[in-house]
Amino acid sequence: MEDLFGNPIDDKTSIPIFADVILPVPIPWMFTYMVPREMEPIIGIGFRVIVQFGTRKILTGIVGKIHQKPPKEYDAKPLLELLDNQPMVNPLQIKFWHWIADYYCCHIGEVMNAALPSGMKLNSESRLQLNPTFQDSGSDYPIDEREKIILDHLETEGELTFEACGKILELKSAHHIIKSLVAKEMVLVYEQLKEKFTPKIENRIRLSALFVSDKSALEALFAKLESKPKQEEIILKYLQQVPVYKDEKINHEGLDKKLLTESGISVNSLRTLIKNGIFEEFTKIISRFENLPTNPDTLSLSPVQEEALNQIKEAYKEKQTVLLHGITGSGKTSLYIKLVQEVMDSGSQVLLLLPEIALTTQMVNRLTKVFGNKMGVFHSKYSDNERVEVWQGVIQGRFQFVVGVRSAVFLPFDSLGLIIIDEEHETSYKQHDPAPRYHARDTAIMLAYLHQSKVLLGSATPSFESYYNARQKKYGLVELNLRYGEAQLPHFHMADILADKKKNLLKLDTTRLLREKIQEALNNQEQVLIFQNRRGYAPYINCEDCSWVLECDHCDVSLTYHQFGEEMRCHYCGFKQKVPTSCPACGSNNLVTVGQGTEKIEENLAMLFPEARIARMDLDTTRSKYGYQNLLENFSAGNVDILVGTQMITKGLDFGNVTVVGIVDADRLLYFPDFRSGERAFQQITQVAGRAGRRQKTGNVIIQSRKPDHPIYQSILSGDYRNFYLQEMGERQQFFYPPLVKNIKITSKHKEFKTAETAALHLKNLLQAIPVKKIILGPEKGLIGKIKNQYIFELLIKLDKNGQAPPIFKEHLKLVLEELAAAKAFKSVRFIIDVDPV
Ligand SMILES: Nc1ncnc2c1ncn2[C@@H]1O[C@H](COP(=O)(O)OP(=O)(O)OP(=O)(O)O)[C@@H](O)[C@H]1O
Ligand SMILES: [Zn+2]
Repeated sequence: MEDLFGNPIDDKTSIPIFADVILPVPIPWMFTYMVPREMEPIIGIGFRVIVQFGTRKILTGIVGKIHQKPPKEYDAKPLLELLDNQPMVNPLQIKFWHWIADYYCCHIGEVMNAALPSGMKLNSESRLQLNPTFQDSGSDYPIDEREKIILDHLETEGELTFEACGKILELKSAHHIIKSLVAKEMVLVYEQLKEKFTPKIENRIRLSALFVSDKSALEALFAKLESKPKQEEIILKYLQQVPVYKDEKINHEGLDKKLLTESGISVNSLRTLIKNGIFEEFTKIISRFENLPTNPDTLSLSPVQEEALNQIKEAYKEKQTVLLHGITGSGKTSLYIKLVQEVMDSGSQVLLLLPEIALTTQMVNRLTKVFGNKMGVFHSKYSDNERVEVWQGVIQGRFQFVVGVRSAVFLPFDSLGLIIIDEEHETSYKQHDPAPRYHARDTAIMLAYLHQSKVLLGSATPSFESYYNARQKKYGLVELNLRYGEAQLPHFHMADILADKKKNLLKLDTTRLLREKIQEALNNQEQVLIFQNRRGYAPYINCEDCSWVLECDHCDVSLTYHQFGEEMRCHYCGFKQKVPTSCPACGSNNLVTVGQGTEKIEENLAMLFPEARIARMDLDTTRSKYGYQNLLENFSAGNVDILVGTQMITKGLDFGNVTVVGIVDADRLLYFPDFRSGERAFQQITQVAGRAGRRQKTGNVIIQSRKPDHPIYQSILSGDYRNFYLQEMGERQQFFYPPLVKNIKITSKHKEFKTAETAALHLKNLLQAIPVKKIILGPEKGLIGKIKNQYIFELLIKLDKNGQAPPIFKEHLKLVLEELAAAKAFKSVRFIIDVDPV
């Protein structure tokens, strides 16, 4: 080891360096390791390292801090290996992780787990395989002794775990050898549980070098092939696509073999050409993301949109965050596009968050047309490989703009200029399980603060949290109250279910008004959306004689009847069983289905409108990777007249031909026992209604209800969000609900009813002693008292959101939980902390 001037350093006198490493273990702190001398010049925050944890475990972690303080309680072990030549995570991200762990009361290792795509969290269970291209065509790189041993083993065994590699070579960790093999493109690494890495491979062909460098050779070839017109044709086709006589270099890339075989040439002749060495075949790994040309946008804003855009920019002079409250169909996306373009032109990065389901098709297509391959897409239905590719694309600067779901907040941005959160009211932005139980909107605002960047929240029905902040002048507020172009907001109609029933006008649970409007649309070749927030056929089956209801064996809920597959299913734990033919309680055969899910509605509509083409969109019909996309494309192409669906059909869809929206059972949305049920009902009904009449023709929305006079319907019909907000806030003020207070929910779970309850009670007592002003409600049995055989009790803590109460409370909460974890009686109880539950 030498110093800057080439003088030898005396190892004994120089000060050792330590690294605090974030590890994927449920322990709330980082672990200190000694940095070996040879790593000192390279290592820094955000590097991935391999360490020994305990006596046997080898883990991958991320360096969170570098310092010179040796740990007091233990001797620091040395880091085993450094995995990368550059940091995978930047210091801002580490800060961000710490903030999330503190705010949401979880461990930093849990945040890391959520943040990193699993392909980056190598562990001793990670595996490697031979790279197919290496297997085919070898490599020019030299191979050393130990690498050869691993390659030989892979040849015979197909795959090896990292641990096995270490054993074969008699090393504690073989990561550096694996790393070298990966760099030489000889092996591929993947996670055991995930799919094997299957690079997208294209078979290509090119002319043998001889015919490219020597024109006379090509001429001679044509002469020779005169009697073989099919082979001649293939060469001509090739030259048409790859004119090598103009530029020799292009031959190297060759041509996708598929393009030739699909153009009707003789496959046999091609095979002969390859066999005779005239063409050569080779493979190429191609990116999973298509290379789309950037189409410089010609989008021009309407005068009102232009005005709103200016107001947003004006507000940014003072505020970090602006709420764009723009009605459905007002063209919020157009504003986003303009802003994204401006920020990208200034050289900064942009993140656009979308709720899970809205991401797949329409929005991405629209944005792709504008931003082409500068835009990365980060989706949870993507494979891990694709996610790693986006991660690296952000580090390398390939993606300056990313559109993604919740977890995209964890991407390695280093200079964000703007974060847009579309449909910011969506509850799917909140992660429920596992920890960190974070809200993507709120964490994104923190992330923006760390980058000193701007935030735009967009919604037609803002969350009360955001609207409150806007009214408090914490955020800027910009309104867009006109639909784009000639489009008008739809007409609303209440359809009284009970009145129709009395007059015998109700057919298959469908009111006369809804039937008439659907028929009208069908006659005009227009499309219809029917909304019911319940999948399956019927929520439960019931014995008419003794009123027995079939419940889940493991949860406190009734089993839903699914006609498809003829089974009863639990929507909480996935439990399934056959449909009983008689009542197990009284033996009667009078079993009936009660209520209606999307399956049944689809069936009813098929009977009412036999000529219509009907499709259904819910969790059951969209499980595959492209299920949702395919359904929407079908609908968009006009192959479906009526689309029945759950809240999936409400999110941001923009179909010009939809003129009728029906809400089958609106009351269901109102009577959910939660203080937010009013807010949610307003949001859901307004959103789904907003899918109607988005072009020239004005749409109709039919709301079926047993209580059409309920005041909330009046608010929705009038479209007066502000007035509705003020009314509801009156109640929230009176009963101390968010956004006026901060909520923390703590759940205790245990397989014994009594233990779960006692643990919650005990916890409550300990929490009462925390010296901040608070209200603690409960313990109360969960809304569903048992899930997956675990009994559930809940405590709700309300804190003054201003001032120091929340951080002090959380600080004490940590200690209290540590104390409880040590108590024998509650050892096996799980406590789940949910900050800002939604
Ligand atoms: N400036 C514009 N030029 C051309 N078309 C526009 C423009 N603004 C909006 N549109 C069109 O108007 C329709 C509605 O716009 P958009 O989908 O962005 O509305 P939105 O505000 O996101 O509505 P929602 O909240 O219902 O999702 C789209 O078809 C869009 O292409
Ligand atoms: Zn269950």
